[in-house]
Amino acid sequence: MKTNTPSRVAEKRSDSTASPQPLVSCQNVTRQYTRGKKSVLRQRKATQTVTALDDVSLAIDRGEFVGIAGPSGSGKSTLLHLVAGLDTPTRGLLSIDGTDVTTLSAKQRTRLRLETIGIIFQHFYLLSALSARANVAIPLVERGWSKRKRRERATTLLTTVGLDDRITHKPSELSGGEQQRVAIARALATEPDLLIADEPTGELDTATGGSILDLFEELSTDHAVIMASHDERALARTDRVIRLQDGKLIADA
Ligand SMILES: Nc1ncnc2c1ncn2[C@@H]1O[C@H](COP(=O)(O)OP(=O)(O)OP(=O)(O)O)[C@@H](O)[C@H]1O
Repeated sequence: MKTNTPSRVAEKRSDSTASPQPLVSCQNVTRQYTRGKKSVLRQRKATQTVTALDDVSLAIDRGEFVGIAGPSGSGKSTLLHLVAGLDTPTRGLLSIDGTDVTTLSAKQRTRLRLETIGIIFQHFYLLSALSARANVAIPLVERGWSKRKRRERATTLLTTVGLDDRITHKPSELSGGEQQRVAIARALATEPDLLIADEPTGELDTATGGSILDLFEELSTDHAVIMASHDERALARTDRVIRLQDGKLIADA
């Protein structure tokens, strides 16, 4: 288990680019979903409200590696979607990098994501027809980078994640751990401050998952890394674990 004394976290925080406000701030955030259900008896639509997140407050700084834990249905993915700017709260305040996300249009949130956030999904979502390098370069197309610059940056990132000898391989020619590394390199392409990972080691064997966690630990020196996981061994590698139950934050330590 990684021993993260408060001083280690403080040391990491002071190493990173100091910011007057936390990178992510949730204040009394609630997210409710409304499900429609046709009532046969009343011949009209009944609705059911699910409170997926209930009055959650937290702050995350650059230089932190934060775990999100909780049983299935406790609200982990809902929280990740909110801090990724993919969704907005029903109530409460949510700011990312000092920007109040609740006031942004969908287009403005997309821009914020492109500039600030890298997302790593459990199932990688790599394009099978493209090489590792071309997959990593995709976010840079949106940025309008030239092909030559995109290739250079993608090559550098693949080298950073230890895949310099797999640059022209297609996803089908890579192991699960290597594909996850390509997904991480792609998430880093736009130099985001915040990396968000949903069950990143769920499908990997212990050794490969461990090397992905090593990489996250290294990246958390100058990024904030938020990782949802069911795996207590993976959570033990983080600086702090936020635990959810029935949408409520029950521990943050
Ligand atoms: N789009 C949606 N519409 C309606 N209800 C939803 C929606 N998304 C999530 N929920 C509900 O909100 C609650 C929290 O779901 P969430 O996916 O955030 O949990 P989770 O902790 O990520 O679960 P898991 O570990 O199984 O992925 C659940 O009761 C779920 O059924």
